[in-house]
Amino acid sequence: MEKESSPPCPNTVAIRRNPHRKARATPSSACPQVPTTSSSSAVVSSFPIQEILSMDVPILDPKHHKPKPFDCASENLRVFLRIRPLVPSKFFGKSGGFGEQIARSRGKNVWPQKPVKKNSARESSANTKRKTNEVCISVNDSHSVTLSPPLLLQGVKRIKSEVYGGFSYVFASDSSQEEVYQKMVNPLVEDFLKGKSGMLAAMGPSGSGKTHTVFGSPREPGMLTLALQQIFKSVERIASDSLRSFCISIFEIRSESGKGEKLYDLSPNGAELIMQQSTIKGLQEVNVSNAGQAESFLTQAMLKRVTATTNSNSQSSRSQCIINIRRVADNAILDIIDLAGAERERRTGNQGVRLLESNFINNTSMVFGLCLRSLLEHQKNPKRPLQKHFQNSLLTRYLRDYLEGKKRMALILTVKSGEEDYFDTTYVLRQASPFMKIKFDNLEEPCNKRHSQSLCRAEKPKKMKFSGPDDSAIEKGNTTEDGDCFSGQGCLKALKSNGGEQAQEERKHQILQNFNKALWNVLKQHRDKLKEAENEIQSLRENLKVEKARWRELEKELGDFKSRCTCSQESSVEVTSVGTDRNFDPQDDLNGLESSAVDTVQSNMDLYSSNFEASECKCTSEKFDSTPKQDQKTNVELRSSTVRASECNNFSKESSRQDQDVISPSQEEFAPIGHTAADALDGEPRTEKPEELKDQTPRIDSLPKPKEPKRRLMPASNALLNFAFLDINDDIEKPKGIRGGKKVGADERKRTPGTITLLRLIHGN
Ligand SMILES: Nc1ncnc2c1ncn2[C@@H]1O[C@H](COP(=O)(O)OP(=O)(O)OP(=O)(O)O)[C@@H](O)[C@H]1O
Repeated sequence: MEKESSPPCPNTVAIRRNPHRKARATPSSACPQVPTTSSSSAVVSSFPIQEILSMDVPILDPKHHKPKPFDCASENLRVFLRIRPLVPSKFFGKSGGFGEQIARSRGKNVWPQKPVKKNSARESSANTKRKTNEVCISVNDSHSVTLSPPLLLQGVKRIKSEVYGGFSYVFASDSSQEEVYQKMVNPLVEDFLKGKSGMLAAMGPSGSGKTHTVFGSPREPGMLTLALQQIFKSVERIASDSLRSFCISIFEIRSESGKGEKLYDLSPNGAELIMQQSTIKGLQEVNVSNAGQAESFLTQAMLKRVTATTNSNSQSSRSQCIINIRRVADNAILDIIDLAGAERERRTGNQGVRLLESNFINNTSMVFGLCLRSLLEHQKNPKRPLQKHFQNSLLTRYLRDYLEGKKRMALILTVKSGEEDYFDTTYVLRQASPFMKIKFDNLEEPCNKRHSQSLCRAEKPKKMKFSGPDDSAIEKGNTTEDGDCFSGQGCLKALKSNGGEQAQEERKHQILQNFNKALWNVLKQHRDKLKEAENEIQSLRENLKVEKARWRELEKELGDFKSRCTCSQESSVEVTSVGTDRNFDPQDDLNGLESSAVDTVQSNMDLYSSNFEASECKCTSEKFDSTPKQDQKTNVELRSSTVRASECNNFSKESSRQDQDVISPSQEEFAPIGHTAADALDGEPRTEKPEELKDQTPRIDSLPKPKEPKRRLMPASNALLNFAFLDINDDIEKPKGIRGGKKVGADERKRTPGTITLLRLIHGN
């Protein structure tokens, strides 16, 4: 039986003490999970505000709400890894050695057609510092590598080997440029020729082979050369001139002496550029119609690029270099970027200006990484806003569309394999390997020929980067060779209309998002108010309970009070409780305290007549031990206190005043009413008063004399609380206003001729 009832156990249980952030369940944006309560489903609970507020609001994405124009699947960011060959020191300095061949064949600042002399001495000395030929990275398969720390670190710091996988492809140190091109750049170029924009960025530590990969050498042409060759080869057979027409531009972002970033056009006549938002102003494009023209232009441009010698690289790039190839017909763009390599100060030994450059380079790399990380986190959890890190550097501002996942890009990580490069390599792999989970939605762009006429649409923002937000601002002078770049007037018109639609869509999307946010905030505010109100209700309920308990106590006390207070035949003292008469309910009091206060005052004041027959008035010896002060709600009505008039002759005005003070409801301490009244009549305390009462009863002569009795119209609440218990009526002296229209019975008038009222006592006249 037990086996049947127990839940099935999984074979293995993985327990993570500190679950990784990734381990958190991704909130479902489709349908929020409302906890099901099977047992309590019959009970109708209160409005489920908590559940509603804990729901995930799906962020409206216009892409998902408008009909998909193209049947495009989103693709992941492709991250490639290339390992630079470990050049043994013995080859350096030797004629014909491999390292020397590379050094001689490639000049950093020069397009491969014009190699420059290498500072082989420096390179040689730098590389001869290598003590071992051990490598820190080994290729497991075409998608993963193992990074092993140097033996020294393994022993001392107990650092273990790590496996990094998931790369689109891993290029081993012996891989050729052609191989890299075919696997990595060829798909991008093919897409570009179909009208899709794309970007390839090379990133990695200084000296790891980024520039070599992008620009290559005459013997080993890089990705850019190979791409241009493929592009022009593929359009050779196309008859249309516009389809064979491409524009190229090249610029760099650098920081001179660490004084902020600057943009420079590297084209022969280029100058400093300005960036407004994500748009570069004044960049010159060169219209090229064959690969030769393009290479010639780029060779000249590379001569202008800034390089310097560092410990890591004899010809280290000190700037971010961006090459932009644009197809005139459809405005598709292919960006190829050679980033400056991240540098560790200890490794490069940079000082002064070089160090400031290092800071700029590292900062740009960091911002670039932050943008991609933010994009990744945003894609994982759409509730997280996409941080605007791109604003922090010119490079990322320019690449905004890519870094926000709107256009596809590929990354090639270049690493060095020497054991002394372990930390640099680890840093790059740790930083960049998560980026391969980034997705790009290609919905902005056409995916097949059927929609090739709409190619311009996605390129509007990119085009603006060169020519400003307004198409009318396109300067023909920006095209150096001829005006063919912008000869497609129909294309421009299409751009305008399509761009307008896109802008409208984006605006709608923004409005909806803002509306969602506002609605959400309002709901939250309501929830808070609801909570406050609930708390208030709770406290009121508690108060009510307390009041009820108190009321019962007081009722009980009143009962005691009644039972102990008796009068002789002549003097009858009726003690009633107003609360008892009207069946006092604290709940009612809470509800209608104000209105009942007025009624009570009136009724009490109507009963405020007392007839004293002094001769026959005899108070019992029972003491009044109740403390009126304790009960502000107990209104004691002395309906008829008859005192014989003959025995009241000596009742002077003065004593009345004193008595008023004694029995005044405003007094803090109250003497027993009947007792005090009798004392007042006699002028001194009665002998039959019990002993214990003597101490408690305030003596008239000991009380402070009132300076001048004041007539005050007391607030209704005070009257309710304080006067009500003195319900001794006086037909003669009762003020009209206080009587409130309540008639005193004729028989009562008869029984109380010539009475002295307590009202007179109280008011002193
Ligand atoms: N795959 C490779 N095969 C042969 N030589 C290479 C390879 N990668 C790089 N090198 C050589 O290594 C040296 C440094 O390469 P490169 O200048 O491309 O590094 P980098 O990453 O651009 O450095 P920096 O960021 O400092 O500019 C160069 O002499 C280059 O020829």
